[in-house]
Amino acid sequence: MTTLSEAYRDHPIHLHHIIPLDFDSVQAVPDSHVWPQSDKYSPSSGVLLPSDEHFSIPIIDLMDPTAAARVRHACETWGAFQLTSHGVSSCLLEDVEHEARRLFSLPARQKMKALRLPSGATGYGLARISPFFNKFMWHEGFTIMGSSADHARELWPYEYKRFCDVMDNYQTKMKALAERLLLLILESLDISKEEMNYSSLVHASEKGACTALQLNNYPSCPNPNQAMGLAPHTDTSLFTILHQSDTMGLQIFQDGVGWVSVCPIANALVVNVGDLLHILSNARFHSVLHRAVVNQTQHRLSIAYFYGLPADSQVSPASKLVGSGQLPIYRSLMVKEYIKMKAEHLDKALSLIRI
Ligand SMILES: C=C1C[C@]23C[C@H]1CC[C@H]2[C@@]12CCC[C@@](C)(C(=O)O1)[C@H]2[C@@H]3C(=O)O
Ligand SMILES: O=C(O)CCC(=O)C(=O)O
Ligand SMILES: [Fe+2]
Repeated sequence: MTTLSEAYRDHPIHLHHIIPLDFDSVQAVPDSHVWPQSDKYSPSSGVLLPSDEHFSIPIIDLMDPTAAARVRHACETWGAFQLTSHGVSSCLLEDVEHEARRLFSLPARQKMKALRLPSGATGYGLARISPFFNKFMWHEGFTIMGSSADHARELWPYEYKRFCDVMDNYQTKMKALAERLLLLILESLDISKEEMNYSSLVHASEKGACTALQLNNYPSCPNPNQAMGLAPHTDTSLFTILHQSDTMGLQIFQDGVGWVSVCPIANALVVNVGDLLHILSNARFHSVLHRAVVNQTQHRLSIAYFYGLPADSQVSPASKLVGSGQLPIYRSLMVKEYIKMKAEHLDKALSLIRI
């Protein structure tokens, strides 16, 4: 069985695209980190603050009996929503944020001990998408797949346990929430459990869903208009569950509207549709283009849980959604094949598998 780290290991990236800047030591944004101001992707272009509910992603209460219909509407129109009453305790959210903060506040030379290897998938470093952009991001990350013990030991040889326990507990709770959400999402697509010809999907996801946890840190920046926290991208997951600290920064792109900020709501989790769900839903749900911008005074943290399918499983538009006049718009492929296409072509990957 191919693990997620193996699937990523097959696509090495250069070391200079992994090593983050020592953000503590800079007074101004170096040229290597200054993003063009002119194009639509510039950090300051056309951002809408969600002062009006038409310009903010829906808030969905997981206990609401009409949650499935709300999920469908949110995923069709926005590709994202904020989830409340999700049952993950605020203590755990605080703990995971605290541990992430503790990690990123280590001195740069200490963090370098857990640097991701060029052919690796886990550990400290820049975002995987870095090689696709000619400027660097104002960001450092730490990727966990399964146990974080090996890297945590590199960072804290004598007291790595607290970090590992919190990360393990968080991943366990996220997995349970993701499994609930998956059923809700399938229900929202009118697919009953029995009807799933790809019941292999639920089966596979129960046995060996491919998941990853990404801690993101965006240090405060001397000139936030010039810098980019995390460049525009879609996630490769089925969906991603994101906990953001209380600082603004996440923005999602809405056609015809522009970049819309996702305001932090205490204890709510942001759920966004990833590419695999986009394929599975035959593009009824949209994997949402999103990015993170930075802040002059506060540094910002986020913790993303990617919930995907096993690398060796097959993904295709659900048969319930195709037929009767609806043609599949994507071909069927192995998840690891899609990961490879994403690693090589980034945002072009989806169009490459269109029928
Ligand atoms: C399981 C995943 C999902 C990854 C790759 C791998 C581990 C790290 C994830 C991220 C986290 C930061 C944004 C992103 C775009 C990136 O550069 O690395 C994500 C990517 C994806 O969604 O493709
Ligand atoms: O920091 C954020 O709000 C976004 C993080 C993100 O998009 C990711 O980790 O994939
Ligand atoms: Fe993302």
